[in-house]
Amino acid sequence: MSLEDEHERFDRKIEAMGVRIKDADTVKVRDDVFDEVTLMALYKLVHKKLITVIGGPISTGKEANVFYGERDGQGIAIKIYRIQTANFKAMTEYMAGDRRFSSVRGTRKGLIFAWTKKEFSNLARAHDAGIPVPEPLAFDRNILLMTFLGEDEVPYPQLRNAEVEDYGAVYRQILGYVERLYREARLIHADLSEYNILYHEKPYLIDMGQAVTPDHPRAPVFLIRDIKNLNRYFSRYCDVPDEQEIIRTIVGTGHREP
Ligand SMILES: Nc1ncnc2c1ncn2[C@@H]1O[C@H](COP(=O)(O)OP(=O)(O)OP(=O)(O)O)[C@@H](O)[C@H]1O
Repeated sequence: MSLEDEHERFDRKIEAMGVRIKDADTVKVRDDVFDEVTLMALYKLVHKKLITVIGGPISTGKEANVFYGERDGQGIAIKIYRIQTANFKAMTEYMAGDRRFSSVRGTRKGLIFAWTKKEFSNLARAHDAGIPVPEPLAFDRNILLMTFLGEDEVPYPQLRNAEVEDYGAVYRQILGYVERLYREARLIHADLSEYNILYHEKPYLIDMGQAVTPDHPRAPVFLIRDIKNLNRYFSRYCDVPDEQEIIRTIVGTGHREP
């Protein structure tokens, strides 16, 4: 059976379960992402009624593709990690030092499934700590479902493209998130930048697969890199304190202003 027939068969199966395939133009992306494993995972999520609409692609990245979807009329983001092209080596390093996942070994597929679970767990910890992130809803194999941050199927803009009135206030808000992430969720984002922050009325942190616990051997390096990235971006728009001073405040060895 050709790939196209395979997809058609899959679409029919999915549609028979009551799921609308919204955007026929996604075939190219589908050829790329929807390998057998992904189709099975998607099928399972549809079967469990966790997905009721599969929409078009929002983002086609190196590590993952993100699709718009719906569950009972509510927007969801369907993030599908690529099994073939994901950066296996980098992922292994992030996993090895994180006690929660240090026992994960083996195949590329296994690692990517664990990575998907890791992003789910990181988002859950951040969400439980009250930090604005997408709420994780479910995961299966290499697919993560989370609430959609956007309106009318259009995601909120990344911070770098957003219209921001008061950069100083947004900067402080984000530093507040980083601190809460560290102190309450016990996580360091580890890839924070104007790309992984969406903005609509307030900032939202996204893309947390790589986030690690503070006991990771490289945690201090990741934390300072995150702060440097923020300072590099925001220093164009507002005053930013010295990185070390910020780190001291976050990890709790500094003095706070009253
Ligand atoms: N929950 C969400 N709601 C709305 N849009 C989202 C959501 N999650 C991701 N996106 C969109 O998809 C893009 C890519 O998401 P994310 O950064 O998580 O994936 P990624 O593959 O790691 O990206 P990249 O490889 O470009 O770093 C985001 O910039 C955003 O536009």
